[in-house]
Amino acid sequence: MRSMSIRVPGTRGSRHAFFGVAPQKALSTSVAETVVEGKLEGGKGAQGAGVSKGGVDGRVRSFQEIPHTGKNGWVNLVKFWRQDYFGQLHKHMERTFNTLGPIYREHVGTHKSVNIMMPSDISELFRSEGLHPQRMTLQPWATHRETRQLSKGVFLKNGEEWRADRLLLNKEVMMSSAVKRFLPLLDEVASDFSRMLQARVEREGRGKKGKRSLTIDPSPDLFRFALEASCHVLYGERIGLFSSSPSLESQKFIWAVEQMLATTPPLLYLPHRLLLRIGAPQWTQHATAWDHIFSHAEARIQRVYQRMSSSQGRGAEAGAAGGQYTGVLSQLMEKGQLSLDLIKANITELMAGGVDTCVCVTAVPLQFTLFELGRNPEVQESVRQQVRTSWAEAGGDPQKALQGAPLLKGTIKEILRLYPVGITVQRMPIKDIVLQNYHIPAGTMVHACLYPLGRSTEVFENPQSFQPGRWSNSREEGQRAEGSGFRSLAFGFGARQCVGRRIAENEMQLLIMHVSSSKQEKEERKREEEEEDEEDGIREKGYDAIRMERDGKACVEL
Ligand code: HEM
Repeated sequence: MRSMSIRVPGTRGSRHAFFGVAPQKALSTSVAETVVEGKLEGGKGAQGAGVSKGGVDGRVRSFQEIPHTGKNGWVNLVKFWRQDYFGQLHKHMERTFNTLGPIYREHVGTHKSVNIMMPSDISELFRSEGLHPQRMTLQPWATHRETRQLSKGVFLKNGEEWRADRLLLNKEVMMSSAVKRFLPLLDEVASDFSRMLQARVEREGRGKKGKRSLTIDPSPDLFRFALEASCHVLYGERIGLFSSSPSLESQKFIWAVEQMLATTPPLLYLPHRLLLRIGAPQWTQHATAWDHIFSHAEARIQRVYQRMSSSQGRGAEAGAAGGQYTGVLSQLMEKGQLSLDLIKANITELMAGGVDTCVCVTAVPLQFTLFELGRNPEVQESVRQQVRTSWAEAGGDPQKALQGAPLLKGTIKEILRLYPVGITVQRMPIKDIVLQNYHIPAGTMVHACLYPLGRSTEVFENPQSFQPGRWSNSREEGQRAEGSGFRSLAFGFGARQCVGRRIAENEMQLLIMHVSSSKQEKEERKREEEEEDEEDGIREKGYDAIRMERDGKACVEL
């Protein structure tokens, strides 16, 4: 039996800091100031789960009374850097909640927020988000668009402008009709990836044929998978990242995305407009990376435009040349409801600006999935059994196969509970609300902190354990009925939730499905080949199991 060992990193550096602000170490509790009496509009049910820290005899406490982590934002920022909290933001949030209770205020550099973690508070926050929900703006990105006079996409827009673009994008990437169209493209990439891994073990693995083993760090491969899959759906083109020598253009694009992501966190907390004015290297590197990402999108748009012109010349429909779906970009261009500038802005954001979302966020949860399946062989076996049965019954239809394997969906949900990629989901309520019996004025930036939520014993039974089945059992359903359903928020919520959610979920599920079912696929082939191979004693096998090795590596056996 061959095996491929996969080194899986710890949680450090595995999630991005863009959705959150940093708690800091020197904690202080606030001194009571004004107590706002009486009920506030929208405050119904705000006290929910968790212990109310303030409020006596139904009185609502003032905003100033919310426990906080230090009033001076610049002092906090320095402490933050000194203690290297940027890399462990989720842990610091968890510690701060443990110390200060289920709500606290934070001021770091130029950023102020209120942080919460209980589902009942989160539900109250989302009930007050209004028709045009507003998140924390990633100012360095917005400034890049403004200084280069480029249009913004949905990620950076707000208000009616955001809503108009978003409704059009939903039709192309969120609605089930759209999922049906792009699923075969994702399936093709996932299947190629699985084959590429098998070939690699064959080629580079150690040991006897039929028992090869290979140890690799899967992150670059998973990153390439995520990028290849997203490009295929968005541009309808394969960019060839699985080949042994990816094109220079693709390599430059990957470099630019990495550079843009790496230079974002420091600029978030610093006065980046000042850095821009003085031509500081942090700003120049950030803007240059974005310029490159935009020119990559421009080149793709030109190519799709040429392809469309030539296929229209031949009388074919652009978005579905010869009945075949050719990607989101073609669809948007063909429909012509968005200007070319807006298409470019939105496609660029979907591609790279879907934040460290789009391209690499699916790679990180996939890595953790391999890790958890590796150290939970029983769970792995249940997932595998379900996938195999479903795959066999689906007759090659990937959508049917996914629908028949709810444990696969539960696996991804469970991974994102334990290892959320975005640290927080933020909203600015459009009216005053009451959270944990504190008054929160309209327009306050409130962060729902996903890591402490996912690991809370008040919210999840045995939260440290990996149980994909918890999302389908009746007890969890019962909890939802009681109104505490705001527990799975990795993709955000409501009208402003992640627009790439369907792409990401299906991309991840298909990859795990192909890795798990390749044994079953190959078994069919094996049966045919066995007779021939018997003479040579060669026996082919697919992936057999993902297991943990003694040194903490996840290992895919073939
Ligand atoms: C595991 C994968 C992913 C996770 C966990 C994730 C998470 C998120 C979260 C938490 C938000 C904010 C939602 C809110 O405020 O309610 C978001 C927004 C967004 N994501 Fe994702 N994302 C993922 C994959 C993707 C992919 C693959 C794309 C692009 C194809 C993408 C594009 C975007 C865009 C454009 C927005 C802004 C939407 C808007 O403001 O209307 N994401 N994502």
